Amino acid sequence: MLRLNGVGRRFPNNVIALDNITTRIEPGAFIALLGPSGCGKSTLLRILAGLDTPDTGSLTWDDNTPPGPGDIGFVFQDATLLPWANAEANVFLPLRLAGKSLETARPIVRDTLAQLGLAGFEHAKPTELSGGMRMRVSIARALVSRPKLLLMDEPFAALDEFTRHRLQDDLFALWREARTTIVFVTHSIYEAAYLASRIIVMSPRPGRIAAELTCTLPDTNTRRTDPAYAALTTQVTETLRAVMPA
Ligand SMILES: Nc1ncnc2c1ncn2[C@@H]1O[C@H](COP(=O)(O)OP(=O)(O)OP(=O)(O)O)[C@@H](O)[C@H]1O
Repeated sequence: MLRLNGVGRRFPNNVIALDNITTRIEPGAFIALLGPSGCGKSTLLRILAGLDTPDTGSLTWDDNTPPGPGDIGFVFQDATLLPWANAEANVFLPLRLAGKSLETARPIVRDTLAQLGLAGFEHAKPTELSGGMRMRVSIARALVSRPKLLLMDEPFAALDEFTRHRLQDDLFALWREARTTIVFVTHSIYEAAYLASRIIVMSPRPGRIAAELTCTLPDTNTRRTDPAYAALTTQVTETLRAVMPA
């Protein structure tokens, strides 16, 4: 889908957030970006989204076709829903901005809400939903335009452990079904190991790629209990320990 060729980003205050990032994002991959606070994960995500531009290096999209409107979905740690609008209206928003009427879009909006386990909650306002459900609405809003690339910036970090596991399971099931390409920023070794087909481990600032680990766990939601999962989390922990300053 995309190649990053020596991407670097230095902010006007001379902070070098990213240095010489070279990697690829293959279609259908689930890539976890893992690294310590401040290593440039969010900056990299913003560059992928076209919200920021590199100072050095470049991005090369397949067929030299950069993504158009609706080709990229973005989910933040905060669900960022419109507080006055119900779940259906929140999920409809990207299609409304693309000029669609609710009548035309309602089937896909409802279908996407149902995919996220929210059938029956179409008319609920954000204040009537739990944190996990608000995040489900946020993911539905990102997926409603059927993006080619889904960017997720620590989406589950603020959720309790039980809700987080449920959302990880459901996101993993969705990805296995649709194979939407996902780049997922996380601080959690366990989350990265459970979800990703490849983990990019970043070093502390200036953010560089310290290691890339390809995951070969079974393609089922029972992978948390697989011995290979335990081995992978150990490998990732050791890789992170090696790049962290003493
Ligand atoms: N607009 C900006 N201007 C100046 N410095 C910035 C700007 N945005 C980010 N930075 C700095 O760049 C570095 C990388 O920030 P970034 O948010 O990408 O890191 P991160 O790995 O996502 O961090 P965290 O895990 O804490 O969210 C940090 O030191 C941050 O303070």
